[in-house]
Amino acid sequence: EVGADSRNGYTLESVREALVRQEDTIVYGLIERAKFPSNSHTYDENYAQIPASCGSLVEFIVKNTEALQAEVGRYKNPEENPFFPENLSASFVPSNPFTQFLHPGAASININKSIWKMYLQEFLPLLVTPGDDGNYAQTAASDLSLLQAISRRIHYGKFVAEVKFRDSPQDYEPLVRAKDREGLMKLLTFESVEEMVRKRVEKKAVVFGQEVSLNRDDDNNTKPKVDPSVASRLYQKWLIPLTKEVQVEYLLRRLD
Ligand SMILES: C=C(O[C@@H]1C=C(C(=O)O)C=C[C@H]1O)C(=O)O
Repeated sequence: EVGADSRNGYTLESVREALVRQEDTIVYGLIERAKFPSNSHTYDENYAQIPASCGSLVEFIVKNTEALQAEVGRYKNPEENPFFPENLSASFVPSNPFTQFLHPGAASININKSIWKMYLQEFLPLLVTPGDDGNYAQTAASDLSLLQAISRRIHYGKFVAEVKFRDSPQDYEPLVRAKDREGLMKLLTFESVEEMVRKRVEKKAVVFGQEVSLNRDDDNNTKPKVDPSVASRLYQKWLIPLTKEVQVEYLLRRLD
């Protein structure tokens, strides 16, 4: 697994490093989606006339890609959570023995339904410019990879919570037993880390989103490929709070 430390399994340091690396994937995903205009037909249930299916093009692409990837074992990895779990068949690939690091209660946490809604209804309008270039399949494909990256980041809270719990069970256990959500939220929050994350993501959007040219004078004069403030807003408003929400949900199940 990405966040696994070779000797000790996961550590707070290794899970934080994994989250930093996932920022790259997310920022590139933003750039790829922002390449296309809104292309609203992609999301319109009445536009796509898919045989034997009702739903939008993006739903069709995500459902079917997940079904295909499930067959080759994507969801054997506890870091991955499907958007349409109802829809999946078993993997026919021999499975890689992933270390059982999480408490079994982790499997019951999947907040992709709210991630889906947030992404389509609230976030996309901030990211893309209105318009239609007819590339609906490409648009849906870029939504799929960005959604998967966002979902992985948010559900990584399970791993963060487990390392935090193991590092100080004496602090977490009483709050878990008391089902004290607020207390847990306070204990697992590190404001300074969150601020660093937001600033770094903004900087990554600036750096990854600039035009690279061999003529030095041309650099930095072009429009960024993604608005850096949209990238940091995504983290501030949704990714960080939802990662923490997953951490609380996980901890509440930790002693079951
Ligand atoms: C992920 C962590 O837990 C919390 C959530 C953070 C995030 O989502 O980026 C950052 C700091 C913490 O408040 C962490 O401690 O690294």
